[in-house]
Amino acid sequence: MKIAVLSDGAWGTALAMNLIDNGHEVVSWGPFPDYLDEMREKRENVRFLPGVKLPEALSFEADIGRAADGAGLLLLATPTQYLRGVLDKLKPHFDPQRHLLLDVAKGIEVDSRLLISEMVRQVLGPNRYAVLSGPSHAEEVSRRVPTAVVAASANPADAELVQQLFINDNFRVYTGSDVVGVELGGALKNVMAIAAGIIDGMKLGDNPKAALMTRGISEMGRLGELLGGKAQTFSGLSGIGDLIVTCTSGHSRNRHVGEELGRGKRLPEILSSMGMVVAEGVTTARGAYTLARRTGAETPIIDEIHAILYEDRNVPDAIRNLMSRSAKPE
Ligand SMILES: NC(=O)c1ccc[n+]([C@@H]2O[C@H](COP(=O)([O-])OP(=O)(O)OC[C@H]3O[C@@H](n4cnc5c(N)ncnc54)[C@H](O)[C@@H]3O)[C@@H](O)[C@H]2O)c1
Ligand SMILES: O=P(O)(O)OC[C@H](O)CO
Repeated sequence: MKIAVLSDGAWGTALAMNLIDNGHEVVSWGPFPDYLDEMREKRENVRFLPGVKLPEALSFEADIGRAADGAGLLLLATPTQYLRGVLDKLKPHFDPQRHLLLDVAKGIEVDSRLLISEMVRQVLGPNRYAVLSGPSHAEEVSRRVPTAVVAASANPADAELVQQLFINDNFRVYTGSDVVGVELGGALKNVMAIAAGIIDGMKLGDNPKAALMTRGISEMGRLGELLGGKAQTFSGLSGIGDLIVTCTSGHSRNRHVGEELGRGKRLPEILSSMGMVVAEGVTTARGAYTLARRTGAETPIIDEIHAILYEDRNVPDAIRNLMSRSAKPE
């Protein structure tokens, strides 16, 4: 099958490599034509996935219409806050019968507070849609490290199609139907990873990290259920699985942001040192905070991370707030 990867970031590139391993024809589109030329010449994604040799079979296309033409699958791998702009460009070329959309980004759109499936429906209208998510750092997938993820779609045949396109001995794909639960697991764990990074940056120890992850998944499930996800999904790869990897991995950009905050750096300084590399949890914290208020969900960790990022709350005060909440049953 021809597959168009709509992003030139780390994750789109790693998934493109996996699809090429499986014998598919893959074209990579990105928003900066000069950077596509650089990748074509160097056979390396120097800015987002350095040190990984790109397969000769991976082609690059600066025109989104030509990239989508003849493709059966459109991989949405653009960071959430830029995705609407990419969907607007795609719209004139989008064929709802022919194109299956596969979201692999993890976030909540800040301005609209929409999940990615909701944003896609708003821009492109009725469509075939699936989401692929789980504990999967691009640095490891591109090096063919054994990885397991879930592909969820409201249409079981589309979830199975995604499974068949991606699955191989290094990349195990389960199917599911809870699109909202899978999307929320991937988005909310990034906020928890910022909290985990803060604990690491402050060298607080192992107890608080375990407590954070355990109470974090409980909070994610509580909010997720109120937003229409299934509780069980949060015990799976896209929930607890992704929470574990993002809260513990040296590759995580979200955990890195937290670590720098825990060391006392300011958010603008941290983000500018990351260049164009995206930590979705920073913006998702805003979306999640509003959605929690709308649903009435109790989300103490999200609230404190939101306050640290956007209300100038200092970190020791945030920890004190969490530890001095009223006593309650687990
Ligand atoms: N990196 C991973 O290991 C990984 C794994 C799973 C999911 N994800 C998710 O995939 C999504 C993409 O992350 P990534 O790691 O590939 O990104 P990245 O940080 O590697 O790259 C940033 C991307 O943003 C794009 N960009 C910058 N400005 C833009 C603009 N104005 N318009 C459109 N695009 C613009 C860049 O071209 C680049 O593709 C995120 O939602 C992330 O959470 C990442
Ligand atoms: O590097 P992060 O923090 O964006 O996390 C990447 C993936 O979502 C891990 O599954």
